[in-house]
Amino acid sequence: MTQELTKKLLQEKFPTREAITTEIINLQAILNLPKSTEAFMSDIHGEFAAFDHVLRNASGNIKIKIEDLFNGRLTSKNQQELAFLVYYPSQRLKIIKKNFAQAEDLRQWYLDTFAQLLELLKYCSTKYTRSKVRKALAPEFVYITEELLYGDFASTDKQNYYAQITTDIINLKSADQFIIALCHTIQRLVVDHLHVVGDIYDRGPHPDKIMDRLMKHHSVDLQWGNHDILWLGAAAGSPLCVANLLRICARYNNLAIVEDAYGINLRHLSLLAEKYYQDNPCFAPKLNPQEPKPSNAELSQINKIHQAIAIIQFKLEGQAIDRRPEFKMQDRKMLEKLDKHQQKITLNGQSYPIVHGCFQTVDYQHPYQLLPQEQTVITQLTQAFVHSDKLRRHMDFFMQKGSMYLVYNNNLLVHGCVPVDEQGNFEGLTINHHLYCGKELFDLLEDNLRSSYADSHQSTDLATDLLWYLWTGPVSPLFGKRAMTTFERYFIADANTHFEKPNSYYQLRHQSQFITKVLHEFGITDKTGHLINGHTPVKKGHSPIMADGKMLVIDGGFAEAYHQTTGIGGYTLLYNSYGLQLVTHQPFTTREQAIKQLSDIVSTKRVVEQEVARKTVAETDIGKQLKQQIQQLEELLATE
Ligand SMILES: O=P(O)(O)OC[C@H]1O[C@](O)(COP(=O)(O)O)[C@@H](O)[C@@H]1O
Ligand SMILES: [Mn+2]
Repeated sequence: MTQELTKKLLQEKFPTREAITTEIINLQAILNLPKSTEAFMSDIHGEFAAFDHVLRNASGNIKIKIEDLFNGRLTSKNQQELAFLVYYPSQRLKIIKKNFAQAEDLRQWYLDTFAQLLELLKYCSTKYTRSKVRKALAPEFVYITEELLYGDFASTDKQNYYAQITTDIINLKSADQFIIALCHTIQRLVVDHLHVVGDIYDRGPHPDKIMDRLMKHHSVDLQWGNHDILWLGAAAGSPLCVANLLRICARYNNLAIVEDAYGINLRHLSLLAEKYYQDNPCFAPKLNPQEPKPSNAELSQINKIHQAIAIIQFKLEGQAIDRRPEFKMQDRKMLEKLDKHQQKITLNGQSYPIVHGCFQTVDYQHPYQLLPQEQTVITQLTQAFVHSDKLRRHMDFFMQKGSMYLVYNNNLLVHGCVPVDEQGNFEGLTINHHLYCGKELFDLLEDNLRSSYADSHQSTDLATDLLWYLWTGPVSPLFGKRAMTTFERYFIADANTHFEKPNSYYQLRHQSQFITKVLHEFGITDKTGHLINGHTPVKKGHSPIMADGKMLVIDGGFAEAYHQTTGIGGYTLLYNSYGLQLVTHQPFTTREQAIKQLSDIVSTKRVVEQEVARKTVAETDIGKQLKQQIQQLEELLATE
């Protein structure tokens, strides 16, 4: 916007000296408020209930606020009761109300609870302007809540007035509604902004519900994870992404997401699978012990679909690698390494027996050629993904709020890694004779992703192929490993062939000098900067804090299948005016159990960094914008 235009708009908005001065005073006041709380999560992997729980308990922050406020006044059991009322107000109200035989006792409980919730709300809103708090209140209770929140209870007249308001709320049968509204406001104010550092999709059953919930969130940004790319790629018309995501859905017994949530018909794939495949133990789906077990017929159908789509994937991969020599993935053309009888495979000069092969549609002479039926099925499926309205809505949101990386309040957020060689030099991808590495690599990949998404008719152009590269390419910042050994994991028993060599980044990220270099590359020169990654579950006995606290790994550990490796649920991060805090979560069981037994999954909280002085809004990115606005207003005042 030109300076002239900005000035004109400001003049229209603030037509008098008084209006300008008032606005300057307002903005200055905001700059001095404490920095609001950011929360970071990652690797949610379709686990809606656990994710929803962490949102409701604000990464454990609500419990801490209750402790701060009520220690010495409420027992820890009563604090826990109050916390769960705030997390799950409607459900907890149903349970609590059953405890009261006498109407009078329930009335007393309402009065006590109003007082506790209002006190808590007041405590949680001290960081915000009144106008911001107002926006977070339920419209039907704004007036009443403000009266009760900012009222002066000292004088008797006033006390009577407030008593009348609370009595009316109960008598008019609005008490439950009022409590629910207060609880939602508290949930909302405790975390001001949420970052999701990738991998919302795959493995767990309800990524669509997570997206719906995020779309209603008051303030969120997303960094794309490698699994999310498969779904973005599917909506962008990439058959390779479609094949990969369907394979993973079959592997985790999650095809319902595709059929029921996104309305994509799998009948033709199923017919193809029935025609060519038999049950194969290598393709039995991983079952979630908490979900009902599918029937044998269903298991057999999923098993065959799993094989059919895996073979389509391996064929399409061979074609893409031939089409894109610049991806340098020739060694991942697997089907041509099979012997004539498809019983053995030669990798790096060594021969391995094939176990449970299912290559009946693979022609030894032309291994990457799809059968006409396979071609029809994958083309139709890709069209179905492109045309799914619900998927488009979710992916539009992903495009709007998402990015390959984000620089926010001096922190760099990236799902996987910044690819480097062993010496720590940025590694890259050469496209049209230009080597893209470091930040330039991220920008190249994001530009291509956006153009591919905007044109879903193309299925084999460079931009669409780069989407698949992001999933599995040797220098993909979202994947971070040399190769994805999916083929070996299905068909070769020798576990040595399953190893996926991580990028040197994962060694080097323990060194603070290296992290400083990476942060510089992305324009963060302030010493207080951090790099925040998701993607790699933190194994038992390993620390998520590296490089003198500059590097933090916050794999949320939501994925059920990974609990064995981590021993805990995972980590989330909070960044408030006092500094950064890492929150450890225990594995979540079920929503019902949490609500009934008041079982919270937050266990400990480790202070990563403590600010010497409390951080104010002035020191944040928003603060920078506000200072700019103040300067413009001051200039306007000078010309008045
Ligand atoms: O646990 P699964 O389903 O076998 O998946 C293993 C595959 O997932 C990956 O780890 C990628 O997924 P993540 O982003 O969750 O790590 C691949 O590197 C690996 O081949
Ligand atoms: Mn990942």
